[in-house]
Amino acid sequence: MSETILKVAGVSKRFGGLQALSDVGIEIQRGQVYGLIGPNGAGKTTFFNVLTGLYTPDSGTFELAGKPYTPTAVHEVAKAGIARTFQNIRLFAEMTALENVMVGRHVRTHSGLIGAVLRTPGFKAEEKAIAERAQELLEYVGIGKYADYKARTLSYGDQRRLEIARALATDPQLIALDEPAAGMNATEKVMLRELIDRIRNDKRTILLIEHDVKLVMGLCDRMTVLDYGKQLASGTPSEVQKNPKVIEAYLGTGGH
Ligand SMILES: Nc1ncnc2c1ncn2[C@@H]1O[C@H](COP(=O)(O)OP(=O)(O)OP(=O)(O)O)[C@@H](O)[C@H]1O
Repeated sequence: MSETILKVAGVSKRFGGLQALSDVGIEIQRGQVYGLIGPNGAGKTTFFNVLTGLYTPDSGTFELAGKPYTPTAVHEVAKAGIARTFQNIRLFAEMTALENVMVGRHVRTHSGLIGAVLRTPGFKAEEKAIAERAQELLEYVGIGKYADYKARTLSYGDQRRLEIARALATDPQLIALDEPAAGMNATEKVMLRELIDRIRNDKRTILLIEHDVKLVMGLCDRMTVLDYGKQLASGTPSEVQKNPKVIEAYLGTGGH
């Protein structure tokens, strides 16, 4: 039986005279890979920013795993169960790969600041468990051998996978990936596809912004097409591909 993980309705966002999002709604079931596509400036990143508390929407309702949810501060969003990556990679460049993932995991820890300062036994045990889990996640995304490398020394594709490991470390209900294939070469894209498939097989749910139409069409269970902030179409990739409005506005013009 399907279970709705994310239900968003009526999201609008205006910047001055520009209507960046106009009454957008999506519904994502557990275990789906859901694509968000559209030409440059369509409102995809704005939607992600609203969903993850970076922008306050002018209107809209949100439910996460059946509970009403208000995207406020970014940290609260992570706690509620949404993790994301960014179009421009945002890692701690001078920290190791392992440390970057450990930072993500701290969203779910309990010892707090006092425990950290006093280095209580509880804190030390928790740190060890966090490091072990972080190493597992690095292995999971395929970069376990780089655990001790500084993030900035990793290849572009590996940095993107590290961002995904860090997002997974928060144990999210939903993981939102903003153009994960951007700048990747063909081999890296194949590995990314395998990784996204693996995440889906593990019953995680993914919302994906992607410009690589071939990748999106091959990977997504359902998708929404935005154009000038409006929702042109939603459905399976084959439904969307056949939609005349989509062909005219996006795919038919060669897309990206
Ligand atoms: N903080 C902001 N202030 C003003 N305008 C903004 C802001 N953020 C986005 N916009 C505008 O909103 C519109 C939608 O932008 P958005 O970045 O969401 O599009 P996108 O679909 O993600 O595009 P891209 O594919 O280029 O990333 C654009 O016209 C953009 O200039």
